Amino acid sequence: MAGIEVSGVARAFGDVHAVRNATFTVEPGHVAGLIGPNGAGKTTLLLMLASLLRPDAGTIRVAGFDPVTDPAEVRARMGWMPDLLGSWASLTVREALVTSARLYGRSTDAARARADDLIGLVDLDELADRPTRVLSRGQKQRLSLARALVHDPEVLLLDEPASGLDPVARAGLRALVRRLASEGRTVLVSSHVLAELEEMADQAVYLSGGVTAAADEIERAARTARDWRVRSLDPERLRTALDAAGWGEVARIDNLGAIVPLASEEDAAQLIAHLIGSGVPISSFAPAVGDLEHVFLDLSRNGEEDA
Ligand SMILES: Nc1ncnc2c1ncn2[C@@H]1O[C@H](COP(=O)(O)OP(=O)(O)OP(=O)(O)O)[C@@H](O)[C@H]1O
Repeated sequence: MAGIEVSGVARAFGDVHAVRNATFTVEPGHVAGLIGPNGAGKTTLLLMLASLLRPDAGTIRVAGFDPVTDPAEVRARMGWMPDLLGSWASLTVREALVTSARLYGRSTDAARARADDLIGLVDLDELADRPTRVLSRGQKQRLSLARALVHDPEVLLLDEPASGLDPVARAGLRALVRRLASEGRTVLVSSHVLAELEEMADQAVYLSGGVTAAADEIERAARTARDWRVRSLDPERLRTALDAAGWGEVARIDNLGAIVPLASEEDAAQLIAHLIGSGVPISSFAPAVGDLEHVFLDLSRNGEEDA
């Protein structure tokens, strides 16, 4: 299998153990979200995958190659979008992309054609002939994504790609990432916006304190009680019905309605049936956080307790 394979990877900076034990795989055609609190080691891990930083221990394969012993093979097959674009400020958007394509060995004509395609793909047509220094943060992000795609890589590493993007550009990014995966590429994308990852990722890699969570930990976290938000046109009646059914003690009432921790979807189904049966006019009933956020919060809570 090509894709991404990481096993027992560690990297320290002096006495800071940024990544201590990372193990996961992402298969071709899949999008994996890389999730973790600030300082968890996400960027350090991505830099090692991108062959820009050497691991102290463990093994990495990107598109089947080892970034330590075969960095050129990895770079030929991997596109890297850093969290901040270091750009050639005086070049125009088009020149920056043509130069990148030339650096990957394309002829001048092929590089120009590729730059044109990418400018259209990331919607920078109107800015194509402006110097990159005038771009806004979100526009720079789009240029950075285009640059990561310049050599048509089979593995994409995206570090916070949505930061600075407006809602329309974010939707465009999600669609583009899904399309790239449907063409058989492997994508690893770090983000703090979990609702967004929810919509584009097939799997999640949780990193905390430099260690990836094991499958059984993730399963356990996914099964713990989660908060559901209940909204009603008649909050008073909602409160009375929750009390009557014995949920009053655990429910948290606020000005939007109530938040009730429920152990399973079955409990959720029972509660909504009860509320409607009691004549409460329910206007919305849904998990308060998405699946990824629920697991992330539970793992973080447990990590803190263990610490
Ligand atoms: N070059 C470096 N020298 C020393 N310490 C570093 C270096 N790079 C990262 N670190 C430390 O390693 C840890 C992990 O940093 P990293 O940037 O990988 O985290 P992150 O998960 O990407 O964080 P964030 O979500 O805030 O971007 C942090 O404690 C950071 O201070």
